[in-house]
Amino acid sequence: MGARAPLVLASASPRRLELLAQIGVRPDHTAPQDIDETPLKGETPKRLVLRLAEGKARAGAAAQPDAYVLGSDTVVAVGRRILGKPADAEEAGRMLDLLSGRNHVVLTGVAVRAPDGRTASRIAEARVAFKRLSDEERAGYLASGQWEGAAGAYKVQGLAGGFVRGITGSYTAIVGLPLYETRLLLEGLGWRP
Ligand SMILES: Cc1cn([C@H]2C[C@H](O)[C@@H](COP(=O)(O)OP(=O)(O)OP(=O)(O)O)O2)c(=O)[nH]c1=O
Repeated sequence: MGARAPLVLASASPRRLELLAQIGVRPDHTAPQDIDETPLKGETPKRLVLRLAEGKARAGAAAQPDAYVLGSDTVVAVGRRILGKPADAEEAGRMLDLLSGRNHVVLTGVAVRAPDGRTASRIAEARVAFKRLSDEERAGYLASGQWEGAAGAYKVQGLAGGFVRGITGSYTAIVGLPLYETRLLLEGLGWRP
C-alpha cells in the first residue's frame, strides 16, 4: 500500500468544512475554485448542481491529481426559477419575495474525484416551506446581512430558521453539503481517513 491520499475540499465555504468535521472528515486542505455558476440555457436545477459540483472537483484535481477532491454546489429552485447567491441586497430582496409564503426545493450536488480519475456524484434535496414574510421581517432580514453568500438569499441555520415552517428531505443539503451522500461517495471511491 502506498501513502494515504490527501483529501481536498474544493470550496471556499467554511460551512462545508464544519459539516465534514461533524462526521469526522477533515480535509488536508481547501482549494476554492472560482468557476462560472451561471445556468446554461434550459438547464434543470439538477443538471446545474451536478455540473458545477463535478466542475469544482475536476478543477481542484487539475491542481492536485494525487488527491481525493470533493466539490459541491447548492441552488434553490422555486417554480421554474433557479436562485443562486444574490449579488447585492436588492437581488436578495427579490429572492425573498419569491420565496415568501411558498414552498421551494433546495438542491445540492456533490462530486468526488479519486486519484485514479474515477468520479462519482450524487444529488440531495430538501423541500422547504417558508412563511409569508411581513415587510418588517423582510427589511430586518436584509439588514442582518445573513443573506450574503447563501443560495436563495437565506440561511436556515441562522435567523431565517424562524421563517421555515417545515423541511422534508436532507437538512444538510440545505446548509450546503449532504452528509449522507458525501459519506457514501467517499467510502465508495475507497477514501480512508
Ligand atoms: C439555502 C441555504 C444555502 N446555504 C449556503 C450553502 C452554500 O455554501 C451556499 C450556496 O453557494 P455555493 O455556490 O453552493 O457555495 P459557496 O459559494 O458557498 O462555496 P464554493 O462554491 O466555494 O464551494 O448557500 C446555507 O448555508 N444555508 C441555507 O439555508
